[in-house]
Amino acid sequence: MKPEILRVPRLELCVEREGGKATRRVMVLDSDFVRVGAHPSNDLVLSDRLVSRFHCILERSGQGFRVTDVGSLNGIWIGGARVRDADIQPECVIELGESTIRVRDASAISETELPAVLSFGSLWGASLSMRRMFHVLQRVAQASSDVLIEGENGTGKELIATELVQRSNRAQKPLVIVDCGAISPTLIESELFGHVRGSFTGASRDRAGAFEEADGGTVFLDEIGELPLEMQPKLLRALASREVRRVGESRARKVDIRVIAATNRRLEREVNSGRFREDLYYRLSVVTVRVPPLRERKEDIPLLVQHFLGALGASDRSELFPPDVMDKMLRYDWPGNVRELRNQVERTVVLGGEALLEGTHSDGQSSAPLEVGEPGALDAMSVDIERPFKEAKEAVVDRFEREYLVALLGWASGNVSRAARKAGLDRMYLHRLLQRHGLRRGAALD
Ligand SMILES: Nc1ncnc2c1ncn2[C@@H]1O[C@H](COP(=O)(O)OP(=O)(O)OP(=O)(O)O)[C@@H](O)[C@H]1O
Repeated sequence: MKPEILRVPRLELCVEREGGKATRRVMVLDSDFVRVGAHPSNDLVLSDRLVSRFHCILERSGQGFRVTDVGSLNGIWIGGARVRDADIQPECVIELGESTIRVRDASAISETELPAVLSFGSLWGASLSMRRMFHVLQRVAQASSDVLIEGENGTGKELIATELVQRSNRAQKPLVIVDCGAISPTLIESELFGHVRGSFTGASRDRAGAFEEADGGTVFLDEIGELPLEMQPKLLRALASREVRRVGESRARKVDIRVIAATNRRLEREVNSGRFREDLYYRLSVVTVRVPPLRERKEDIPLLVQHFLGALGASDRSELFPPDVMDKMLRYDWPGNVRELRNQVERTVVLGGEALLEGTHSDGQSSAPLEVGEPGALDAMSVDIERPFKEAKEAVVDRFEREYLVALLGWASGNVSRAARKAGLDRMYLHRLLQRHGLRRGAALD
């Protein structure tokens, strides 16, 4: 297919003062993303004792640009006010530590050649940011390097990992998924590296971990930002040496694996706050793919709706999304991202027009999607005294749990972390409950 020439706005970053001294260094913001800080691994390195290792990020956002503080000690300042994140315009002056960056229009526009495609396997997107990402993914897929995927929940990180694997020379080999956020800290080492019999209570037999099971293939470490701090050096060692040691065993075993990690956190922020090791972050972030949230690429919504209708065998039902409904959807912020949109399309196909964004206000600004589950179903609870008290109580609790979980998951658009926060439950416990009720498959729990 013939590539298409796209016009992309560019910014020029001019460092006018660095560590208190006047200077003039110019950098053009041509990529989607520039990391600024004192550490040499940043794209723009500032030699300033008041600038944090990872201080802020400048990124393309929609048609403009945004600056975001990633937990720096001394903050970023624009026009005398401290800002956490701000949309920026040419001639804006950003102060950090004893340094000043002036943002200029780099004769505005550059031309970029992008393949004229709206998908990468089962990932769809028409926005400039997604098409640029597809372009990056093409190249990443061919490489054998480890990859870090960053993006909010529901933006498609797992889908990206799967697509990368399918295009790699490891496609026919195992893909083992580990959800680092769903495994208790005491079990994570054994989950990743395996254990030998008797190495801890409950270890009744030798067991290979994810790295050994994936030998020759790929390990997908989901929610890597949740990995306990004490486990991080062990993972770093395994990544560097491509060797693992089962818990309770001193022998090292060679493994041939590619690691794809994903996180919904800004890992720079986690490093600044001491929750994530700097050395592991460098090791993982050599190749980083960032997936923008849906609210920053709303032009993808009509295409995604069409795609999900097609996937549901309802391509001819686009009348369910007339212009006024689509307009509402374009104004809504989609906190659950593409997953929430897919669920919304599914509900609409099943329930018809009345399912549409009932949770949104007329201005479309809401994060409360449609309630799921029949309200009041438990109100009509009948007491069966023919059954022993214990058994009858268990039956009621069981029914209550199931209805609660279905409604909760619906509210959170299937996002377990969000659901756990809402319900005030431990995420691991929620995973177990969901498994018990058959509401979630395959969580990596021991
Ligand atoms: N660009 C896209 N095109 C088509 N479907 C998508 C896209 N992005 C996400 N989806 C769909 O949205 C759902 C959520 O995607 P996925 O599980 O990959 O997200 P995630 O970022 O890994 O979420 P989490 O962080 O909560 O695990 C999936 O059903 C996936 O198919």
